Amino acid sequence: MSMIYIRNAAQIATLSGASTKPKTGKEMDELDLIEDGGIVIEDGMFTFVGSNEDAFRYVESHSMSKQVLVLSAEGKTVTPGLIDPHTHVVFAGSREFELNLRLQGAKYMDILNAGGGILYSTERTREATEEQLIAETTKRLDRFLAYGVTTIEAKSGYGLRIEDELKQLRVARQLNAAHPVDLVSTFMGAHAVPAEFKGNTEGFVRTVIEEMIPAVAREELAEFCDVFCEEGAFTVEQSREILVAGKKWGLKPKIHADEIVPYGGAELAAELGAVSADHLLHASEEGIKLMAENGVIAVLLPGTAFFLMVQPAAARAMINAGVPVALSTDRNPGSSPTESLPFIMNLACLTMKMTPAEVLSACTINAAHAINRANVIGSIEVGKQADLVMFDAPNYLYLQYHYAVNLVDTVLKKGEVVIQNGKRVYG
Ligand SMILES: N=CN[C@@H](CCC(=O)O)C(=O)O
Ligand SMILES: [Zn+2]
Repeated sequence: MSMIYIRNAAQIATLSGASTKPKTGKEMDELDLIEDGGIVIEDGMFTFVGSNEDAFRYVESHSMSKQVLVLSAEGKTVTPGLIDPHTHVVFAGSREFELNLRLQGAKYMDILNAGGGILYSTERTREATEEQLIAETTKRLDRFLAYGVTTIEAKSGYGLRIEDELKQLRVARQLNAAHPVDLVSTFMGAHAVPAEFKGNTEGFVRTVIEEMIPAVAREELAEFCDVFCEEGAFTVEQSREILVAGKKWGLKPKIHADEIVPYGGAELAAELGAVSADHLLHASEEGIKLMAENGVIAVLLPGTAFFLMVQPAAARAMINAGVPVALSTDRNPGSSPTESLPFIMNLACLTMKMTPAEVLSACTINAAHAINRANVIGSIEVGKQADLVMFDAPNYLYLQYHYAVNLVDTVLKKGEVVIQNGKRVYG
């Protein structure tokens, strides 16, 4: 039985008090800060969080015969482990050549409709073995962890036929067991219409509903079901049918909504009581209002807008309307090839005018809600799993000020030190 005592943190952003409901409106600006703080961890859980003085006393009276590992957080800011609630991290290959096409004016959907984009990544992923996918994805998870990200959601959607969708999800499950980063899986068979169903989207929708969803659910390979509800991908009606079928099999709905054109995705998310609607660059005012009324979390992806060179989502309007906002990298091979959630946080602040406090709420407790894990992670509170990041920063504001550099000093996952002095110390 060991104990970890984190002493003299310049600032701890605990994000406490929002484990039952995501933060909305002004709550997103409140971090529950502790100056000169101390944290105690026992058996992988937080057992004391407060002033350093009180933490020291707790250690003195509770350590008994336990070994105590003391970590100095002097001059550092401590936050919950960062959470990324929207990734397509399991895939093979890369698409750097698309950048030149896009710089010459090609649009994201034109590349897809010409058989590239998601369909190019599908070919590479179908060709790859589970071992190859594990090797490629492990590198991405290592980078996530180096940036302070301790939990991610991971979607399928580059298989687009049953055996390869299952392959992607099995890889995510294996990595969840093997890597310090936790993965929460989402089935996204309706990511694009594969070449063999070209001109027969309806036929593909039937395959997703009648074959893929039951197979995924029977093997308990996913918790969520997602659909690319977009002009040129799946209509609102098709998306509804798929998500309702997913619900029947116990998969909670998520939606890629209103990314390229206004399409009614936000409204559909509200109608179905989706856990989240993601992207939302072109969400209607009515859609935003309905999301707020139905408690649908907006997962915003400013890195995708940045990389596709378009205007980001209206985060301020959503927060003002009472929609809980979370942020994500959208890690994928085409529209957002980055694992740097801290840089996405910088973009959220600088391009969507979210405050540094709102940004931190969006990448911790609200992100935890977006993957149904807020009872376990997302804040530094007694009884929660000890996932945390120590940043080389005197306060949380500094994270959005010293931008585009990696300020991560130390990362703890389930009470284990996995990054120390910015270097990996696991496996
Ligand atoms: N928009 C749809 N899906 C992904 C991109 C996937 C890809 O381009 O490979 C997204 O969320 O941005
Ligand atoms: Zn996505």
